[in-house]
Parts: sequence; structure tokens; C-alpha cells
Amino acid sequence: MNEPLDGSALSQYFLLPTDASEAPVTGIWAERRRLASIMRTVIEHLTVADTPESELREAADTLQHLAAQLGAHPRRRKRDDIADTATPMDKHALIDFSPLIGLSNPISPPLELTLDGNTLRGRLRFGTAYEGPPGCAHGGCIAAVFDELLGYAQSLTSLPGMTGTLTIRYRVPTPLHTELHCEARVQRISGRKIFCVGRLYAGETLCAEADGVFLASR
Ligand SMILES: CCCCCCCCCCCC(=O)SCCNC(=O)CCNC(=O)[C@H](O)C(C)(C)COP(=O)(O)OP(=O)(O)OC[C@H]1O[C@@H](n2cnc3c(N)ncnc32)[C@H](O)[C@@H]1OP(=O)(O)O
Repeated sequence: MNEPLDGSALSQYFLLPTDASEAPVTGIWAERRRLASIMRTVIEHLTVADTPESELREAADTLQHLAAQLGAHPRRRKRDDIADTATPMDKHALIDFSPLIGLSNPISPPLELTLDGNTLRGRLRFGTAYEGPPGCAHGGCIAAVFDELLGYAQSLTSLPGMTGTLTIRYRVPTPLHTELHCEARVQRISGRKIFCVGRLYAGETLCAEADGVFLASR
């Protein structure tokens, strides 16, 4: 299969995320996401606020209590969430704990994805926890965004695979606390190799570009 994919070929694999974008998320997933969102805010405050020692101690004690409380429950059965809730009613059920796009994972920025024809578009904002050079995003975090973005784009084909090679060209420093947008698409498929390209922008400024080769499973 060497021909490039067109938008319709891609979109048939994108039913969950696009069709369900307006569906309300309630119950346990809504609470997981709310908790993750508050944890993101805590992380941001921890990294920027000049908090007195006594308040840090108090916050750590509170979180220690919370960690013990949450840790007292049995682990979910592996992939329980997918089997039970991967329906168009919950667009993120497949991916809610992803480190990049998972709304139930506090370490995700999160990166928000939409499909536009044959282009996968993303939006995100890096907080201080993702700082590399002063005021700028860490290069490794940018690479992770591209891995997810290009990885997601190729996962929408009929032969998804794993990242083999990811090459990033960092053009200019990527600012923190700034609305960023990115895009990726499958460029071509050759045998088991899926070639993808992507770009990351701050406004009109191209911050970084990526090329990825993904290897479909045998
Ligand atoms: C809706 C749900 C959304 C879900 C959306 C979720 C998106 C998440 C995206 C995250 C993606 C990841 O992070 S994945 C995690 C990071 N990646 C990994 O851990 C992969 C680790 N590496 C591997 O498992 C392996 O090395 C593979 C699978 C990449 C390749 O092994 P293999 O399958 O045995 O390959 P092999 O037969 O030797 O070679 C086949 C052909 O590919 C070439 N090839 C082999 N390795 C590579 C390579 N690394 N980069 C380039 N090309 C390679 C060979 O030269 C050969 O070309 P020729 O001679 O045929 O021309």
C-alpha cells in the first residue's frame, strides 16, 4: 500500500473523537477529569508560587492523606475503561490516561486534537512544569507532543504501528503560557512504514517541525 491516504480514508477511523465532541461527560469520568485538572493547577502553583514553608508542609500533609485514601482502592482491571466506556458517548474513553491528551491524567498539558480533512490538528499550552530554557518549553516535552500527534495521525490508518524514528527540528524556542497549535498528517505508506510529518506554531511562528516513521505491526 504505497498511495497516500485521503481525508475520507482517515476520517472513518476517527469516529470516536470527532462525532462525540459535544457529548457531555458525566459520572466517574467527569470526576476523574476534574481531579486531574485540579492536580494540574496544584502542579502549576508548586512550580511558580513563592509559598511559605508552613503552607507547603500543610499541602504535602493534605496530599499525603489523599494519596493514602486513593491508594486504598483495588486497581482497575487492565483496560476496564476501554471495554466499558469506549462508545461515541465518551470520546476520550480510549485515551483518557494518555500522558499527552488524557484529560484524566494530570501530567498531560493536555493536547486537544481534532481532525480536519486529512490533517490532525492540536492545541495546547505548556505551563511552567514543562519549562526547559527559561520561559520556554523543554525540547523533550515538544518531542513528546509530536510523538503523540504523529502517532495519533498514523493510528487512524488501517495499519497503526509504533514509533520507529522521530526527528524533530527545533526552529525557535517555544514559549510557555502561550496558546500553541500543531498539525500532522500521514505523508505516505510504504509496506509496513507509515511516514508522518508535523508542525508546531505559536501564532504565526513556526517553532518546531517533525518527521516520523512508524512501523505497522507484522
Ligand atoms: C483511536 C486510538 C488512538 C491512540 C493513539 C495513540 C498515539 C500514541 C503514540 C505513541 C507512539 C509511541 O510512543 S510508540 C513507543 C515508542 N516506540 C517503541 O517503543 C518502538 C520500539 N521499537 C520496536 O518495537 C521495533 O524496533 C520496531 C517495531 C519499530 C521495528 O521492529 P521490526 O518490526 O522488527 O522491524 P524490522 O522487521 O527489523 O524492519 C522492518 C523495516 O522497517 C525498518 N525499520 C526498523 N526499525 C526502524 C526504525 N526504528 N525506524 C525506521 N525504520 C525502521 C527496517 O529497516 C525495515 O525496512 P525495509 O528493509 O523493509 O525497507
